[in-house]
Parts: sequence; C-alpha cells; structure tokens
Amino acid sequence: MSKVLVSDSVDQAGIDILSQVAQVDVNTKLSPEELIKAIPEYDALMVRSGTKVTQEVIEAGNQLKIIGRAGVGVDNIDVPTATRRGIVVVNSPEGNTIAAAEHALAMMLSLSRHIPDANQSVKSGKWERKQFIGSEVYKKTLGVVGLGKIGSHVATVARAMGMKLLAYDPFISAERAEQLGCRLVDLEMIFTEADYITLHIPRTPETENLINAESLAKMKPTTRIINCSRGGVIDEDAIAEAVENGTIGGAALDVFAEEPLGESKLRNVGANMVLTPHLGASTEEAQTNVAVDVAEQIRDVLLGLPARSAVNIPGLNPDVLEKLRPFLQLAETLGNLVGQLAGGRVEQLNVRLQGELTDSQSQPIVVAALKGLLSQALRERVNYVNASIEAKERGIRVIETKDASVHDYSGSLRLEAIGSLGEHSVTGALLSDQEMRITNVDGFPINVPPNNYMLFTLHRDMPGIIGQIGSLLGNFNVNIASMQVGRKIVRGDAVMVLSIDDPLPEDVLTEITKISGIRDAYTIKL
Ligand SMILES: NC(=O)C1=CN([C@@H]2O[C@H](COP(=O)(O)OP(=O)(O)OC[C@H]3O[C@@H](n4cnc5c(N)ncnc54)[C@H](O)[C@@H]3O)[C@@H](O)[C@H]2O)C=CC1
Ligand SMILES: O=C(O)C(=O)COP(=O)(O)O
Repeated sequence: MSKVLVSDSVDQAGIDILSQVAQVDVNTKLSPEELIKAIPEYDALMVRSGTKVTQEVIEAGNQLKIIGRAGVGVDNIDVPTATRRGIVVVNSPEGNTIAAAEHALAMMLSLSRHIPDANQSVKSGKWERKQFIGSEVYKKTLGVVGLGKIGSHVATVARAMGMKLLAYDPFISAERAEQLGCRLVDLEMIFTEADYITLHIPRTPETENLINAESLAKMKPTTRIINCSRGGVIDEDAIAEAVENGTIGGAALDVFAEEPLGESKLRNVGANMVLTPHLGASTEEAQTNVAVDVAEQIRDVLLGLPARSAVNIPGLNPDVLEKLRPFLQLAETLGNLVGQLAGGRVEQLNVRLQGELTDSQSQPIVVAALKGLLSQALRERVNYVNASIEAKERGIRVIETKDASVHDYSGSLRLEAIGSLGEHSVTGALLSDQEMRITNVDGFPINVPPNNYMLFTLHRDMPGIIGQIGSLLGNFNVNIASMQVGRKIVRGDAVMVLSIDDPLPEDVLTEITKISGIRDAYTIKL
C-alpha cells in the first residue's frame, strides 16, 4: 500500500480521501532533519506553507511521486528539483481565493477603523473614542497590484463598496481590467494616487521588495498598504519606519519574508500597523476546499491517473488532457518506436502535427513523444513532468511543425528522429474507434496496429524474402501474428512489419540480417 506523509495541518476531509488508497501519516512537528530522515519511505507528501520542501528533502524522497500543496503558493517547494526528478507538484489554485480576498478586505477595513487597537483598548478597561476616528473607503482609490484570482475578487467587492479602482499587472489585458472596473496603470501611478494599495502577487525576482523606502516615499501620508500575498514583496524594515514616521498612513500585513515572524521592527510599531500570522487561507471553507482538491489529486496520481492542477506539467490541464488523451498515447507509442528504430543517440526530433491534429495544442503531444523516445533509456524514470528537461539535458533538439494540408485519417502525427546512427521516421493516426495505426515507416506506407513485439525490416522487394523470414522465425518457434509489406515501387526498396507473439531472440535477428536482400532489421518492444 502507498504511504502519504502529511506534514502540515490539513482538513480531515483530505485525510479521509487519502486513506481510501494509502496509509496516511500525519506529523506536523517534524524538524527539517527529521523530515529528510522520514521521507524515503513515502510515495507522496502533502504540505501547506509551513513545511520547507527543499532540494535535500526531495532528493531524499526516492519513492516520491507527488508533492501536494494544500493551497496556492508553491514557493516553499523546490519545484525545479521535483521536476528534474519526475515528481508531480500539484496545488489548489482556487480553493482559497475567496478566503484570501476576504482577509485582505478585512485587513483594509480593520486598518481604516482601527479595529484591532480599539478592541485592545476596550479589553484593557478603557473607553477611548476620539483617538480611534477612522476613515471611509467609499470613494477612495484602491490600487490593486496583481489582478489574478484573488486581486480580481478584491476588486469586485471593493467596487461594490464604492471605491475607485486602479490596477497594475503586466500580464493582464486592459479589457480584463476594464471588465472588473479597474483602470490599468503603471506602478508609479498606483504609488502616487492610491489611498489604499493591496498586493496580490507571487514572490518572484521582479516582485522582491517591490514596496521599499523609495516607493514608500512617493506615497501620500494617508496611504494604507495591505499585503496578504507573499512576504518578501515588501521591505519590512522600510515599511515599519514609514508607518512609524507617518510617511504613509498604515499597513496591514498577513505574510512575512521569514515565517514564523521572528524579532522584527514590525512588532514594535504602535498604531496603524495590523499584523496577522498568515491567516489568509484560514477559513473552514477554504481549508476543506484545498484539502479535498489536493488529496483527490494525490489519490489519482497514486492510482496512476493524471493530476488536474500540476504546476510542473505545462499545458496539461484536465480539458486538454481529456481531448488529447488518445493522441498522447499515439505520440508516446510513436516516440518509443522511432527511438528504437534510431538506435543510438538521438540529436533531433522533428514532430509534425498533420491534418485535423493541427488544431490541437502541440506542447503536450511533443512532451508525450519525448516521453516515448526516452523510455528505452530511462524506463519509468521518465514521465510527463521531466520528459522535456531530460531531453534538453541530453541535447535533443525538438522542432515542431504543423501541416494542415495532409488529409489522411482525422489527423496524423509524424515523428522523425535524427541521430548518431542515421534518420528514421514514423507516422501514426487514430481510426474512428480511437484505435492506433502506424501508417508510415521511413517513407513507406503501411497500416498496422502497434504490437508489444514487432520486427521491422528494410529490404529489396524481390521474390523469396518473405518466405525466408517466415521459415526462419518458424525454425526458432516465433509465432507471427500479422505481417505487412510497404513499398513505393515494385522491386524497389520495401519495409516489412511483423507483429510477433514473443520477443525475438538476438541470434534470430543476426540470421535475418544475413538473408540476401535484407538491408536492415530491427526488433521493437512497445
Ligand atoms: N495569505 C494567504 O494565506 C494566501 C496568499 N496567497 C498568495 O496570494 C498571491 C496571489 O494569488 P492568486 O491570486 O491565487 O494568484 P494568481 O496567479 O491568480 O494571480 C497573481 C497575479 O499576479 C500577477 N503578477 C505576476 N507578477 C507580477 C508583477 N511583477 N507585478 C504585478 N503583477 C504581477 C500575475 O499576472 C497574476 O495575475 C500568491 O502569491 C499566493 O501565494 C494565496 C492564498 C492565500
Ligand atoms: O495558499 C497560499 O498560497 C497560502 O499562502 C496559504 O498558506 P497556508 O496553507 O495557510 O499555510
């Protein structure tokens, strides 16, 4: 039975799903060293933001197939290392969107109305009203930095509260911003015009310390900043000083460069600084959503099924997968076949989508072809996650083309491998019942279904050859399931494709190549 380690606190609904297919161990108190020691026996790891899934952890996890992040941000997971090792990383892209957006809005209102400080004051026995005079958000300008899922919901609600909206997001169109009632502007404009600035961006080299002493100095003395996205996008010392000095009006922060927050100037700022311990996703609803979403994906992957929100399988979302699945199988089979025909080191793989297949997204098909191509060398170590990286590391150049003018079947796929031992090409298609057919090998038209064991020969089209191969195989007790010859001209070159019931012994292949007229012979295992 598979084993799953859950190393951060996740909702029981997720544990229940995992328990259907695996032994689930929940241990939320592991030190980094203990995690490295424990991980080798696990097939899957489920975390939130607390566990640091470092290179060391991933490399120690030699059984790991999947790492599930019960939330959005995967910055606590070394995704490149996971990818290189063929480990799927999944998250829950939408499970906590509303929770994080509502927390940002709650932080904005808490800050404007001094709710945390007023609460503290009443609880300490006082009745202070004058010093807690707040300000309204109505008709104020909110600058949304990062107009993705969470930023969009914040914008929608803020608009309903009567706020004017500016947005900065270099990857969002002006039309999308307009739909949300936001004016897309540059960052400078947000810094100088906004009364409130809310951040909803990932932590990347571009967003690191986006809010710093210089940008804070451009803001109005009343501007309030809310960060429920990621620590590190604000220079914490600079914002502590800016609030303390009155350079800006206040800040409400849920996330910090280092978590848990240690010794920090932020803790010492008296008024107008609201701090929460990374609570953005901490609602009952969000925790159920993310735990179920990620547990289902871990369960599926452990059962050999694809994950729906893998962050390291580009372009393979569930819709694409469903539509392309038969073609992905075809691409993998053809990749495997052309890799075996090519024999030695492949330097270039040409992938051509033909006919109706040209309407499809090519990237997953290319990945599937590479997975097939590399499967002889890497066996089960290669998968959809690492096929592209493994190919790149082996120096395999991939050239994709599309040719809509080919009208065979309902779309076909041609792969050509150029390698140290020469060039080979195969073409394949799907019949109306989704059955695979190999329709061309090295330019010779054929029509055969792929088979576990196959024999391909390149020979001169002349009488007697087929008979000789047939009796040779008979002598070695190899049963032929089907046989087909493809040729372009009579008595020219031809290919013969035999499907056989058993693997072909090596010495039979040597005997076949000795037959006069046989140029080459290849045994194939699919
Ligand atoms: N505090 C908490 O508990 C939670 C925090 N988060 C964090 O909130 C952030 C946003 O999450 P989602 O909205 O789900 O992600 P998303 O991917 O839907 O949106 C992020 C947006 O940021 C934009 N962006 C990227 N680089 C940018 C840059 N340099 N400048 C401006 N915009 C940029 C992207 O184009 C995208 O539209 C993430 O960092 C996530 O980890 C998410 C959930 C809970
Ligand atoms: O989903 C995210 O990106 C979050 O930041 C939520 O973090 P958490 O799962 O609450 O530790």
